[in-house]
This record gives sequence, structure tokens and C-alpha cells, in this order.
Amino acid sequence: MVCGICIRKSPATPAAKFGTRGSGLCKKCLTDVEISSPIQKRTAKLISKYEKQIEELTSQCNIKSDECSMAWSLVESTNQELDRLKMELHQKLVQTDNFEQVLDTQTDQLRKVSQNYENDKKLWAAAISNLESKIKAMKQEQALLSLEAHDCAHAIPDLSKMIEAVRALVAQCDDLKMKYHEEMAKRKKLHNIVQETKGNIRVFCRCRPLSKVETSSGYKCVVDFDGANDGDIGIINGGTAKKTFKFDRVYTPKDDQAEVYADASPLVTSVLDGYNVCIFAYGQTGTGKTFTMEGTERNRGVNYRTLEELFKIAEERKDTVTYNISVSVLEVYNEQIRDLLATSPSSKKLEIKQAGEGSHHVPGIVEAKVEDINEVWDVLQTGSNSRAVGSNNVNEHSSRSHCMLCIMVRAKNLINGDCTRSKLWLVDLAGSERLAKTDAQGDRLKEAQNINRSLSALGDVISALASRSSHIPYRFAL
Ligand SMILES: Nc1ncnc2c1ncn2[C@@H]1O[C@H](COP(=O)(O)OP(=O)(O)OP(=O)(O)O)[C@@H](O)[C@H]1O
Repeated sequence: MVCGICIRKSPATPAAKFGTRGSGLCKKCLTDVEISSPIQKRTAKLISKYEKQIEELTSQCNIKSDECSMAWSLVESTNQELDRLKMELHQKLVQTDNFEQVLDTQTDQLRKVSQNYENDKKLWAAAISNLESKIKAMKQEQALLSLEAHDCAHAIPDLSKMIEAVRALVAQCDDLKMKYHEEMAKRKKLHNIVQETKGNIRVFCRCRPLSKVETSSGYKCVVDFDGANDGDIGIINGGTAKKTFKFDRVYTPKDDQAEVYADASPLVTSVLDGYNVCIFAYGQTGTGKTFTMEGTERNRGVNYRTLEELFKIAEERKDTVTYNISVSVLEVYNEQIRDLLATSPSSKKLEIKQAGEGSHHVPGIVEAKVEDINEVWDVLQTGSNSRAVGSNNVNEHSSRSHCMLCIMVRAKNLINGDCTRSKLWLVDLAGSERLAKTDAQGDRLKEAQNINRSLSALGDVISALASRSSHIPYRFAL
């Protein structure tokens, strides 16, 4: 800070004025006192001296006053300059503050950037070290590969020999494959020729053992199995001569389900080869048709074993043939066909239509696609349940209805593209006993007549087929 100093001219004080006549004004009492002449002279001298001094002082004072004035204006201009500088300083301070803020922000940013940089640096350092170790490993691998390549280069002549050998093997394999397929085709043909030679129609006879009830009631077996191995059975009927019947094969009561199935088994191969096959059980009520075809859970019959074999062979052939298998189950009762797989009863009457020579189908019947034996068994259970629902007494009903299981096989040979369609019918016919013996009336009579008609028509068809007749009377059945 610069302070201002004000210097002014002092007002004229009443100084003692001395008269010319030797008197003067006393300063203390301001009275005019008489002054003697030497004093007067000395006083005048002093006065003159003082006056000179006063003049000098006054001029000095004026000079000082001018100097002061100049100094003052200097001070003022200095103050103004100072104010300006202050302002400037203030602005600079504000600017500095702003700069500081900007600096702080930039410092923060810089710190963050620097932190990120540090982090990135660490990451990159880790990545680089990782890459370095990978490069090292790769270099080692490359060195090993170089060695191997080096070895391989030596082995190239051997390799060429091996390639030649492999080519020869592949050619041999192709040749063997071709031969295999030729042999397979021959086998298929021969297999089916064998089946035909055995007879397109084969009749097997199975005699069940006497049941406990029959034994305890005193019944005795009247069948003579002496010629069973040659397909002969004799019926001993009281005193009359033994009647002998010839079959393709006879199963005695000792023969179990597996033995019975053994003869049906080759027919499964025929079905998968594209041939139609029908296996049916015919006989009086209670003779064991259902036991032979269906069997029990512990003692499976022809149906289950056939299907099991069918899927087994299909699986074995899966590399060369794809099979598409579906199943239909129907019941024929009183000349009416009932679809046992239909979920809702249909008002439409199902009919058998001839699709080609010896080939028939039932339009509208459910064909359930099956992938394995378990699925087939589920389908069969559905059919069986449906049969039970259709009757109050399923056993009583079943012996008077024909139950037909149809397995449709569509095959595609993956090697030559050949496609075949074939059907396997497994039929449990109605009991034939009532044909001759029943004296039933009403509904039972109608049932008996229908069974009679259908079994007789079946007999006609079979004998026409057996005699290779030009006309097969399929249309009389149903
Ligand atoms: N080979 C056999 N060994 C043991 N038991 C058998 C044999 N065959 C049939 N049975 C038994 O005899 C009884 C009658 O058999 P099944 O019901 O199969 O006769 P069916 O001919 O089908 O009769 P239906 O014509 O009434 O349907 C059943 O209890 C069955 O278990």
C-alpha cells in the first residue's frame, strides 16, 4: 500500500511585529513593549535573518510542495497502476484457478490414463509372456515336427509302397464287397428257394399236454406220437383203428415254445428279404392257439419271438438296408373287421381290398410305426386291451373272433437302391370246435355260422394255393 501525505502552506500566524520606533508586540501578552535601540538593531537583524530564512524555507517549502504534488500525482498514477495491476492480478488469479481446475481434471484424466496404461501394460505383459511360452512350445513342436518330417522324408518310399498296398486292399475290399453282395443275393434267393421247397404252405401240428383238470377228471391222451419225428400222429379212438395224419412237423406236448418257434424263424428272414409270410394258428377251442401265438410273459409265443428276430436281423443289416416297420392289429368277429388300434370307434365299415395278386390291404386301418420290440409290445397291449373293451368276457369272445396282427416291412437296400414291401401276418383264428358240435341258437348260432363260413373259405383258399390253382377264392372270405 502507498499512503498519501498532504503538505499544505500554514496560515500566517500572528508573529511579533516590531515597530520601527523601538517598540514591539510581546508574544506572550501581546502588549506593545518598549525596546531599546541595540536590541532593536539586533532584533531587526535577526528578523531580517529570519525573514530570509523564512523566505528560503518558503521557497524550499514550495519546492517541497511541488515535489509533494508531483509525488502525489505519482502516487495516484502508481495507485491507478496498482489498481490495474490488482485487476490484472485478479484476472490472472481467476485464470490461474481455472487453469488449476483444468489442470486437476487433466491430472485426473492423466492418472486414469496412466492407471489404464499400467493395467494394460500388465495385461499385455501377461499376454506377451503367454505368447512367448506358446511360441516356445510351438518352436519345440516345430523342432519335433521337423525331426518327424525328416524321418517321414526318409519313410516316403515306404509310404508310397504302403499307399499302393492300401489301394490294392481297397480294391480287394471293393471286390469282396461286390462278391459279398452277389453272395447275399444268392443266399437270399437260395434261402427263399429252400423255404419254397419246404412248401409254400406248411402245416405243423402241436399237441398240448393235458391240463391238471383234464388229468384229474380222468382224461387220457389219445394221440400216438411214435411217428412224430416223421410228421405223423396217430389218433387212437376207442376200439377203432388208429387214424394217422401227416404234417410237415409234429410238436409233442414236451416241445416248448422255442422249439415251435425254430421252424417259424427262417420265415422272418424271408419277410425282411421282401416276401409275404402268414403264420396262423387253427384248432378247436382250448387246444393252445393263443398259447402258441401269444404265449405268456415268461413263455413268449410265436408273435413276440418273430418280432424280436425281425428287429434283431434288421439291426444286423442296418449298414446295408434300412427298414421301416409298422404294425396293424385287427379283429374279425361276425364277418366284421374291427381296428384294435383305432383310438375312437369309426362308423365306417372296414373292408379288405385286393391290391394285387395275393396282396391285400384294409384301407383306413391304423398303421403304427414301430422302432423296436418294446414299442411293438406296447402296440400289441393296446390291441389286446381294445379287444377286452369290446367284450364283457374277453376269453369267451376271443375264441369266437379271429385276431390278426400285420407287420408291414418297407426295406431300402443302401447299396443298390432296391426297395421292397412285404407283410407278415400273425393270426390267432377263432376256435373251430363249434363248427360241428354246437347246437347253439340266436347270437351263438350266428357266430358259429360266421366262424364256419370264414374257416371254410380259408380252407378253400389254402387248398387252391396248395394245388397252385389259377383261381384263388379270396373273395369268399369276408
Ligand atoms: N403247449 C402248452 N403247454 C402248456 N399249456 C398249454 C399249452 N397249450 C395250451 N396250454 C394251456 O391250455 C389252455 C388253453 O390254451 P389257449 O387259450 O391257448 O387255447 P385256444 O386254442 O387259444 O383257445 P380259444 O380258441 O378259446 O382261444 C391255456 O390255459 C394254456 O395255458
